[in-house]
Amino acid sequence: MTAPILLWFRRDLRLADQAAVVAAAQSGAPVIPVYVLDDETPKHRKLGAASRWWLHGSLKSLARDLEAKGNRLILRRGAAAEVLAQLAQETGAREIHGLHHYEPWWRNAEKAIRRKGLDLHLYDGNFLIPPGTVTTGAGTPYRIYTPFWRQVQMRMPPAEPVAAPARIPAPDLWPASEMLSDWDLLPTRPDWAPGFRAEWTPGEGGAQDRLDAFLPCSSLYEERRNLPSRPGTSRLSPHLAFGEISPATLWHAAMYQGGSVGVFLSELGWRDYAQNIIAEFPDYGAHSAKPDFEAMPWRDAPDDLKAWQAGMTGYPIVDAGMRELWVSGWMHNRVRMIVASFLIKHLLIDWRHGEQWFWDTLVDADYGQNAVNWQWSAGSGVDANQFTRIMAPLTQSPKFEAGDYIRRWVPELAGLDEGEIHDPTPITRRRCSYPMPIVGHVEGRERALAAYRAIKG
Ligand SMILES: Cc1cc2nc3c(=O)[nH]c(=O)nc-3n(C[C@H](O)[C@H](O)[C@H](O)COP(=O)(O)OP(=O)(O)OC[C@H]3O[C@@H](n4cnc5c(N)ncnc54)[C@H](O)[C@@H]3O)c2cc1C
Repeated sequence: MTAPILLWFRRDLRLADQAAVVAAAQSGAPVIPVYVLDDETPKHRKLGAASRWWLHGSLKSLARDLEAKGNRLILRRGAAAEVLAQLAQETGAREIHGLHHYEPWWRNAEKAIRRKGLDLHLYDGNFLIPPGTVTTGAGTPYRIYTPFWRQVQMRMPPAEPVAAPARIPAPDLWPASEMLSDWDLLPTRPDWAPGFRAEWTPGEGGAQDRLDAFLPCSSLYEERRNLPSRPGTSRLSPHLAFGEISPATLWHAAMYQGGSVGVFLSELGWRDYAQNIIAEFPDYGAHSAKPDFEAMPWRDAPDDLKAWQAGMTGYPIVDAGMRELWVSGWMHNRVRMIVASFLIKHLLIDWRHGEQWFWDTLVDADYGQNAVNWQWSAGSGVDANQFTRIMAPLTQSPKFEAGDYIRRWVPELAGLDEGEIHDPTPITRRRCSYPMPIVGHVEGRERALAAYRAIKG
């Protein structure tokens, strides 16, 4: 009897253009697909609450799709290396197939699996190009996005996406599986997810629908992507974060659609860039890359942090973004940049507090993208961005036509006209029960610049 193969799913929850699925299906051996809910190996980086909500839907969808291929999904909990070794022993499997992932805890898990004598086969496909492939003339990884992207483009297009196999051979005997409903991934008391359900359909089918809806408008992307009041971006980020669609699929679909899709593709490039950074600096989510920043006199200001988290800072654009995040698990990119700058600079609160809040509340929370963008916002990263670049929320808000966005997410201000919506008068604030700014723009800016001067000596 041929020994079965374990097909290990992580954040690559799809059957199409998934090289490990293809390799396992073509091997001629029976395939046992498995997802391990591993809250041990990542330590304090276990999935946040919003990601857990997403994972539930994504696993349900994957299990359905596998059944349609004559197979099923086995669910287990525990440290991935232990669980997979145990499963291999139960089933007689010696090989494990999966996709490459670059978060430091997954690399540790992979080492531990190999140490147990299991034959782990890893394939590319969750990124346009495997991290570490393009390097500077000196052979070191790129730290600046623009030259990185120039080099990546020279190696594009990625290979054509491969369709899901028609059938995935199943074993005669199945190992036991846990029940998804026993994992308590969905919130119950209270159920804070109605806004999530209204906005998202996790799973490979949901990803394809989202792509189909975006493609006809993709040529407007460049013009609209910075306007939070307009539907201008793809909203594919959680699907990409959970690997429900491959970046190569997006690349080819956008190119086939035609029009000016270059800026959209370059945003996908930022995703690859972030993976390159965490592959080189595994601690990027925990430590500022510029060592000076470890001496930054961050404020310990729990009330200000709470006001920021709750969308009660008195800056309508900041509050709209933070409430959009809380209700829907997502926030527009331009607004992410504004709220991050506000936390770090106007409130002088350590960027790691913001990074952790996003980790818990974003449905697209991704270690690399989150850490790289927070360090970019702080000016503490390996890239060229500077701390002294301080975004003025009251200027950004009208500049990017955020009026309707604020009306939607800060309903107490919904009746205000363009003249007031971005910065209501004290009388209007009182009338609308909307708070006064927790810090003045000039005061916050000056305090931030003084702190920066202090670490620069
Ligand atoms: C402080 C901060 C934290 C962030 N944290 C995350 C995170 O945890 N997970 C995450 O997926 N994105 C993160 N981003 C990047 C970006 O905001 C989101 O990827 C984007 O808003 C997703 O919306 P979209 O799918 O409509 O993007 P589109 O504009 O349609 O772009 C297509 C895809 O490109 C990628 N992309 C776009 N912008 C960026 C970027 N700046 N950096 C890296 N990849 C990008 C995403 O995968 C996105 O889905 C963060 C940005 C900031 C400023």
